[in-house]
Amino acid sequence: MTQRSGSPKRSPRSGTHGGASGGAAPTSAGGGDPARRAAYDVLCAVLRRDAYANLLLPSVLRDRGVSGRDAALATELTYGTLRGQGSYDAVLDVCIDRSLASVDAEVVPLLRLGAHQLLATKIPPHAAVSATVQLSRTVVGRHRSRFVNAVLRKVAARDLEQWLAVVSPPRSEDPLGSLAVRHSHPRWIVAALAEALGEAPDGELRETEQLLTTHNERPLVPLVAKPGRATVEELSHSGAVPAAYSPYAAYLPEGDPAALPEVHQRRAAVQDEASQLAALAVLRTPIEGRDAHWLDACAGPGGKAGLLAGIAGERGARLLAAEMRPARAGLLAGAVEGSAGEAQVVVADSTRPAWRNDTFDRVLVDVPCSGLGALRRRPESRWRRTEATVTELVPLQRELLERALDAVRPGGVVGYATCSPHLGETRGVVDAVRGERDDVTAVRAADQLTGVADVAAGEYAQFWPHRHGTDAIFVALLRKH
Ligand SMILES: C[S@@+](CC[C@H](N)C(=O)[O-])C[C@H]1O[C@@H](n2cnc3c(N)ncnc32)[C@H](O)[C@@H]1O
Repeated sequence: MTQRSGSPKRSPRSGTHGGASGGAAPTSAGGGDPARRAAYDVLCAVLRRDAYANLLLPSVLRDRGVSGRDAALATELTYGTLRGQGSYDAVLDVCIDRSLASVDAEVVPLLRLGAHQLLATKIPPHAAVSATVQLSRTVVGRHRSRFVNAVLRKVAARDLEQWLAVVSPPRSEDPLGSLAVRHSHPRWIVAALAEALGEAPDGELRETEQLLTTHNERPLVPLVAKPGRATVEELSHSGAVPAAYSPYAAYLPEGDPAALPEVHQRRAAVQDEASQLAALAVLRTPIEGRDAHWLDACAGPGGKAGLLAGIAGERGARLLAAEMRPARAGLLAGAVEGSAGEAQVVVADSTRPAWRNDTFDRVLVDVPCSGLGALRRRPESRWRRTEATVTELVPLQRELLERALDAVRPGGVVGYATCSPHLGETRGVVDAVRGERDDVTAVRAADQLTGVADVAAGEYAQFWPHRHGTDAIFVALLRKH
């Protein structure tokens, strides 16, 4: 529903824009400014259709033939605006005479896009305002572009630090609230991350702040060289830098990973290094006796299954990769295709397994989770998740771990993994399941991750972006007896 845009508040005080110095000048109006137009269209789709920026933006750029500097600017504006949204919204709320929530859904992305350029880029303020207003004329009409102009002029009156001093609560009074506004995260996520890091919510929250800062930085692209099909050495000849922890990982400092021949030929893929290590930890855990039947119980879209299937070839094992959603099972089939080992893909519900109990020597159960561990790479996801996202998933996570423990043979190992550090879906799930069974002991996960500093979370392992440069992946290793 379209609503009136409202009018801007009077500027609290005028000042200079400290963040602006040089940088790209805009081209012309919306149609002649492909970078801002692409960013705007993607931001609208994220807001109104729950689109994923990292999937939509590349296709928008490709379809419109946007490349080079324009593509780089569109990417920076899209991701930067989504990452900074919490801080920008707090500023915009002060600059409008009513709440930002009541402003038209077509206009809000323009205000955020303008605020991002003004507060966090080197684009000169006059250029940021005029280019955004020109775009506004094209996409929402002259009348509403005047509103955008007036609000952005208010925003331009201060730089980001000055604004944050106005709109964030004092750190001494409300540490969580202050970090939430300053680092643009929902408060409940800041609280959950602090808890997982073991920091008191009313304390200094130094490490939590480091983590939040990392979430707002552009991550390097992590690659996996699929075992038996590509090597890290090959990837490094293509410009990637070998990773510190996973023998299969390398980081691409810049450029499009799809342009690498190894990725194009599907001998390598984009995969987080800690995701690789979660799968490797399951394979490194010593077991006695047979080591031939492996199960990946939640395998789609196949990142970890691709790695497991490759190593299965080297170790003479067979992988069964199960995924409930047919479309994701299709991606999974593509991920294991051509791997050195024998891998079978099944569309199956792993809470009602089609396999007998006590069957597998190793089981990985990489459960559906809130994804709070991948906030760097999915800039909009922090605004989509709620605390209910976490609590609603817990029964399924417990059920999947229970059935994985049933599926493994006595003496075998189960690896429980999440792409989330939230205690409710990590330690909470594993401890609860262990509390109900007398046939399980934990294997110290950090011992299977030698060389990775500060990864132990008691008997379990927790990777962190600010410590390891990876996603915040959690791993627990459980042996059945
Ligand atoms: C975190 S993702 C797994 C990611 C995957 N291991 C990888 O590395 O690419 C969880 C997957 O579990 C699937 N899933 C959810 N419930 C399931 C169930 N009951 N049985 C099997 N798969 C399920 C989801 O569709 C999703 O693809």
